[in-house]
Amino acid sequence: MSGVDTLFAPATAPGRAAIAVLRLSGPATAAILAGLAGPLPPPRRASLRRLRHAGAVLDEALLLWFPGPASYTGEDAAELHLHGGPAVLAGVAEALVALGARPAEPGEFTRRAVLNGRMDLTAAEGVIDLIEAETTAQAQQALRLAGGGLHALVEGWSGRLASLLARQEALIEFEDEDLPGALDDTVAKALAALSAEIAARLDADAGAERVRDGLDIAILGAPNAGKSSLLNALVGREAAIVSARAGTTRDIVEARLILAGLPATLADTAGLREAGDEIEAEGVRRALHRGEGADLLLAVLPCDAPPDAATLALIARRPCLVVASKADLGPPRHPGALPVSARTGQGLDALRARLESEAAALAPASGAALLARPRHRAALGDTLRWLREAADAQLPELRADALREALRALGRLTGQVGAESILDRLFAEFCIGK
Ligand SMILES: Nc1nc2c(c(=O)[nH]1)N(C=O)[C@@H](CNc1ccc(C(=O)N[C@@H](CCC(=O)O)C(=O)O)cc1)CN2
Ligand SMILES: Nc1nc2c(ncn2[C@@H]2O[C@H](COP(=O)(O)OP(=O)(O)OP(=O)(O)O)[C@@H](O)[C@H]2O)c(=O)[nH]1
Ligand SMILES: [Mg+2]
Repeated sequence: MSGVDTLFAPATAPGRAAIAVLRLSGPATAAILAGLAGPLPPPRRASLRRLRHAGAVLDEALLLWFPGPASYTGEDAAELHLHGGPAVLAGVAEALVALGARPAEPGEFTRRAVLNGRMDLTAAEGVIDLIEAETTAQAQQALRLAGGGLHALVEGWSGRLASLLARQEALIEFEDEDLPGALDDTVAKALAALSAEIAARLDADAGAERVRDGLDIAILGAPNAGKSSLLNALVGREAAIVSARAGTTRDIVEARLILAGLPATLADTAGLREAGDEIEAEGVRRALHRGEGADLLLAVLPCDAPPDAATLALIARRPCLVVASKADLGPPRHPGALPVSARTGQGLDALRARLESEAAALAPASGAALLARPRHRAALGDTLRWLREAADAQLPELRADALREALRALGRLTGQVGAESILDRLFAEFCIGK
């Protein structure tokens, strides 16, 4: 026995479906397949087999056999393409347990792929992002990660850093007696070039986290300004309650929409004013807090009333897209405000177009962005700090130490350093069967 379990899990979503795919991976895969379906089919070819266990026929299914290491996990693996009924799946699962396999934990197939060197940590992150992707822009970015784009980039930097370190170590051996500790010219130039490249990448990929997480847009303004009506008009359904009474909305009401290929959450909030009661005061507090964290603010000033102090203060404090609501009742009362009427639909298309262009500006579709997670940016930030430390170091030994730390920071990014704890956190996000 190798001590490694053989795992199985459905790879398709539960429920009624034409087929259900069940995946198996681990050292006992071949023996289990033989027990269930007879002699192994040729590798990576779909073969129709009758699956039997304990004298019963479980299903007539397509079988795929992926001998390791040329499989997704790097281990012997297989897929059973079953008829998609829960009873069929349950029967086969029971047989697999009897034959020595166990159900997989969420993400466990991909974890094995990482541990077997089939993909690095950033590619595994790409796989989960791909499963979660709701828009094309998200899927494209995830696919770049899953395909090893970030891994390749970081490997390139690590290679250059490793040869710099080797040179620095050689310099320590053959130190110039007259210039002890002086920064070697070649090392200095290479350090500067590497730092500049990493910094430029951080800059270029500034929108990548927004692509992954989506945009947060908050609608703020006085009570009765028409905020909830605006939300409903933008998403095309009655997501929030609208009434002529000021102070209708208290809790935050969220609705989703897609802007320039990015998923966005639009948050309708309580009207800003000196609240009449405790509940409304909490609503106003939540509104302001949501506004603080938002990527984009829609400040609503109605055309049938003078601009209120709270909304004007907000506009003065940070950039807002100012909407002149209820434009059917008169001209805008604030310079530059976009006239919109939720009642007649006037200005809605213009507002949507503005939202699209703001979204595109917040998360530029570079077509090459890779730094999709805070973890990625943090590791590169650490790398840059150690590179600066290396450039500033007065002693050659300290310079070599700083270069080693920079290498470790890059290693953390791809999972070569400290992968286990990051894997635990990452795979907690996975669904079963991935
Ligand atoms: N049916 C099915 N569809 C699927 C997957 C799967 O596991 N099963 N995938 C799972 O995520 C994705 C495809 N990813 C995969 C990546 C590598 C290998 C694999 O077996 N690679 C071997 C052999 C390649 C070959 O056939 O030439 C290798 O790279 O050595 C399979 C799927 C999406 N579609
Ligand atoms: N004429 C006109 N009335 C509007 C328009 N939009 C909203 N209203 C009316 O204005 C009133 C307030 O609308 P809401 O959307 O509930 O306003 P709100 O800003 O969400 O108000 P609170 O939740 O109380 O902060 C309702 O009676 C709406 O019918 C508009 O474009 N034109
Ligand atoms: Mg409201």
